[in-house]
Amino acid sequence: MHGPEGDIAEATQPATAGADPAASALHARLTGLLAEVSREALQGEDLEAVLRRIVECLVRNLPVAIASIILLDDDGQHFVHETWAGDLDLYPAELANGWPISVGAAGRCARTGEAQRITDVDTDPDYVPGNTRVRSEYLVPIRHRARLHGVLNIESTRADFFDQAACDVFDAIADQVAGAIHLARVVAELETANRKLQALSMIDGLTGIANRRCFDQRLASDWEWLAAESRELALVLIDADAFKPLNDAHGHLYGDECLRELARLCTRFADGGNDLVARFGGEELVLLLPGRSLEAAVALGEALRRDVEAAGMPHDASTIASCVTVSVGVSAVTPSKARSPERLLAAADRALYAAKAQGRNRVVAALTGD
Ligand SMILES: Nc1nc2c(ncn2[C@@H]2O[C@H](COP(=O)(O)OP(=O)(O)OP(=O)(O)O)[C@@H](O)[C@H]2O)c(=O)[nH]1
Repeated sequence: MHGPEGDIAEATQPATAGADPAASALHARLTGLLAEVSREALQGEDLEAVLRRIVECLVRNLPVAIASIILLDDDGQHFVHETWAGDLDLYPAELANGWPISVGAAGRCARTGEAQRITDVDTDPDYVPGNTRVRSEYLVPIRHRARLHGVLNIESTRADFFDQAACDVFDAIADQVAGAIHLARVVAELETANRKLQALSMIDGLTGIANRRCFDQRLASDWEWLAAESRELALVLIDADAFKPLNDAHGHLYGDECLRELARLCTRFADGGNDLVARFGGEELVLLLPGRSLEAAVALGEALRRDVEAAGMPHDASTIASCVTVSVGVSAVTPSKARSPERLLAAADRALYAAKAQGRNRVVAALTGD
């Protein structure tokens, strides 16, 4: 069944007079194995793949019928994951979905936090058979600092396999596995934190919509995408009217509240996964509308302008209306690699300037060819 059991004597040459050659060969093999496991543990790649290679390595190189690494949940009360190699011909069904540490010799190892050397599995009250030929078992806690990650389980067909030297090596292997698990968890936590930071770095703190950095990135990527497909990209620039007088008359906090409401109203016009609403800066918001024509974007801008007026946010200091209003500049272009997206922005900005100049609370489209 396990080649190495037969190989050991064969691979052995009497190294030193008086030494047991089989034992020397086995210990040399254990030392080599530890080096191999250490290398694996430092890979820092996919944890499951690393654990699998470690247990396979144990079964391949030693008189071991079953080797497994059993991981605990965060509370340390249930085994929730097992990576194993070898001949498991009596796989107990109830172990398939995890089991509590009150069960089995592995559970005893986790409960006590102590290594368990079982020299005769037939007499151990907690042993759960996985292979009828197994005679002895060694279980080691996998611990990194104070945290118990799980148990390293090794089952041998030889009753005398787990001598002190072998156990010392398995203890060291469990330490390596603990390091590998810790490394993988730190990497996973860092990746999650990075993803969160990345998402946060794209959001405007006041309004909760995308910020300017996010808008700039999307404008560049949408530009490339639509240039390749020869489709239009429209941009709607929205600027609150008389916002300085609003702040002066009602206070900055009220101004903030109005900006949040404006952002919420704009968000209702962003359709599907491709449109983007962003805070362009100060009291200016922007809608980026891939695939939309100038006419469609102007209609959207007009509907938005009306909605802002209908929201009736009081503005006592406005000369335009008794409520908050917006001026809107709209542009659209079919991107090309030869042109820069700045052109689209500049056109919308000029249109917005015209809307302000014409009396505010209105939508102006950029001139064709602008
Ligand atoms: N409350 C608040 N005000 C802001 C924020 N960002 C920019 N502002 C204010 O928005 C005002 C913009 O003023 P201006 O650029 O003079 O424009 P305006 O008064 O809106 O006049 P027009 O745009 O010409 O109609 C400034 O007073 C800024 O302080 C913000 O996050 N919160």
